[in-house]
Amino acid sequence: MAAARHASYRSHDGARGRELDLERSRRSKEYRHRHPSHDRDSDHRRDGGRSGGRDGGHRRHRSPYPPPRSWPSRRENDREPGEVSSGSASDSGGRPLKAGVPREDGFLGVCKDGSALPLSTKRKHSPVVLDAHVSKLQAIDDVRSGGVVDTAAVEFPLPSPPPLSDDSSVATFGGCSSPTKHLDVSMVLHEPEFSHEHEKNGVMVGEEECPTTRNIFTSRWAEADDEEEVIVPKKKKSVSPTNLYEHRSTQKVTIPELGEVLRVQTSRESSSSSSNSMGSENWNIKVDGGDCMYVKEDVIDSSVGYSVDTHFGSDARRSRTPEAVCPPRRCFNMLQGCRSIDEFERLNTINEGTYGVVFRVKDKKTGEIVALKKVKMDREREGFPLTSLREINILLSFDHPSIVDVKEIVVGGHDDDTFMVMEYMEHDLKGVMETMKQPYTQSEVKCLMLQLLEGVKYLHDNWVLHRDLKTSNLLLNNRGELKICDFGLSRQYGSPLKPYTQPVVTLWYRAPELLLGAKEYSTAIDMWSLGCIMAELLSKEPLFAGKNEIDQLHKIFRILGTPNEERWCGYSKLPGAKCKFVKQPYNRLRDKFPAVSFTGGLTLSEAGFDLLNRLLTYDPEKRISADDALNHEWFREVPLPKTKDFMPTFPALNEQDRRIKKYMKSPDPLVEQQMKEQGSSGDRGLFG
Ligand SMILES: Nc1ncnc2c1ncn2[C@@H]1O[C@H](COP(=O)(O)OP(=O)(O)OP(=O)(O)O)[C@@H](O)[C@H]1O
Repeated sequence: MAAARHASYRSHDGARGRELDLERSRRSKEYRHRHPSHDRDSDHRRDGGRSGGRDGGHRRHRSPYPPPRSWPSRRENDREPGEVSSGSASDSGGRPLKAGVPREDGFLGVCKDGSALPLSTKRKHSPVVLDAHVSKLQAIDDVRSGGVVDTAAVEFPLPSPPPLSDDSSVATFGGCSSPTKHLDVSMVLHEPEFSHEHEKNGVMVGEEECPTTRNIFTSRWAEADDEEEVIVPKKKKSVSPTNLYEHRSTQKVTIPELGEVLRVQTSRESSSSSSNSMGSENWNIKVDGGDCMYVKEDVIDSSVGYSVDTHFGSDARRSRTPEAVCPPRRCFNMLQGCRSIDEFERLNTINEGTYGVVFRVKDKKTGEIVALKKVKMDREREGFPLTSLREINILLSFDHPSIVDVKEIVVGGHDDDTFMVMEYMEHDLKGVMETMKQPYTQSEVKCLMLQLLEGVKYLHDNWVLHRDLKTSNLLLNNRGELKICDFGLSRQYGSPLKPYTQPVVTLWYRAPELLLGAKEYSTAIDMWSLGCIMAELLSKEPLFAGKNEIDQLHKIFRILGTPNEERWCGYSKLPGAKCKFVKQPYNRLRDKFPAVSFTGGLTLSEAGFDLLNRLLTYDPEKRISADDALNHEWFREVPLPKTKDFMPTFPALNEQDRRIKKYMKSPDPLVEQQMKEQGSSGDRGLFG
């Protein structure tokens, strides 16, 4: 029975897996054909480095297109009893190393306007919304100002190769007979220390002169100096074959950092600003906090058609770059699709997070129940919050069963707010675990972990770090499906990340390298969070529930032991390592998750414990990757992962106002009263 269920689980996911595998193998073949040397590298990785080579040890190389999932034999365990895993020598799908910028051009998979794109056009992450008349921001602006709504499609293109010549900016909008304008985006990035900014011609500039205006594809991250900041700098640069063309072109794309604000100067504004150095045809988007993006319009001929092959995918360009892989682009008919909030009926407030309130609503037209997340605007600052823009951008371009689907953006409400329309999920994992009497069984945990790992692998394969994985950001429905949400802190990581200045990742799920002040970090921070989540799923209790950063470290060290240079290469160089921590024995995780229990309590098999240990490995370089975790033996041993259909169901938590429920439980009657007021009469308007 269990085997049958497992088979069913596999087959349930099989179609999706086969689809991805097909796509990978197609790309891989294309790439191998062009890059036989890479092929040799891949072979080397596949054989676990047995054929020699200096990376046969613990360091991993990322294979941009990992081989289809197989169930490898268990790796050699050369650890002392209970010792944290050193990772795999044969990791074929290790994390990206010092990475080139992940970029592809072309469309992102699925057309939201309903038109299906070929399989091969499945998504990649797009950095910024670019087109002028087809801009989402313009769309929002148009709707707000009651302006005319065009029917042009808005696309969320992948970062793409630069124009080869001036005329290569000619794009094709199938079906559009009138010329349209195309935005070229330039980006000027200020260093964070330029704190005393002043506004000049609508653009924020630092005390020092603005660096040379660069095309967005040649941002400062393309500079050699900045390459030093690339995460995991010791490793060989790894470039996805689909990004190879862009990589060669050295043009890079970034999404501005957390907390930065985009200010969009519309063409209306800019035309009245004669002093604008870029002329009246330009928009500029100011990125507060140091970064400026200039969005420049170039007139393009769009006489060829509508929607599909716009922008970077012009025939002209492609004909001159035959070797470039034509990556997918997901397109949206945003201007047509940017509806008003009035088209939805509010059912209840689901929850309020740091960055926005989430409502359960009904689409009046279709009757569909969806979730609306209101984008929290910082009224103190001008412009559209970058965190929200990044979240919208990433979610709109992503298409994966383990990632919550954002259907469209709508506007309206009390303050002309912006909302993300998402598929509605009945619960989040945190809420579910609070109501459960018993923790999930091992087979249920496996089912959830597999889905979670698939989602995280998808993010990492597409060069995105989530940076805030926790149980409240994992949505569940009553079909046993798990989906990752809340991409407010996520960002691309192929480009070097700015040094870590502000806390990312909620404390309890934050990796030790972040707690100890590491300036460079990578996908491993998400994997640590996954370790904490796995432990929490098994025990129904957060593993490390620290009160502050120091307490968090103490709690980690108490269970995993105090790290040292031997276990964590580079530990002593971390700023936080200078603190004298009490020496704790190494490691007591097994006490929490014993192999046998005589009292009927929680148990975890050897393989399960091995995976947990590998996720909670101190050294980020040795921490297991999502790809390898998916192939871990634990998922193959009995009890096999439960099929989604057999997962337990719960009354829909999100049909209640979770805020009120939470506050009702508050031990402080004053807080309780305040919260109740906010929860009912405190709301301004229907979606206030
Ligand atoms: N699509 C959805 N369907 C149902 N509920 C959702 C959905 N998206 C979010 N929620 C609920 O709203 C809560 C807050 O959402 P989200 O995490 O996206 O907001 P946030 O403001 O970014 O929160 P945080 O404080 O965690 O940063 C989630 O924990 C979940 O309970």
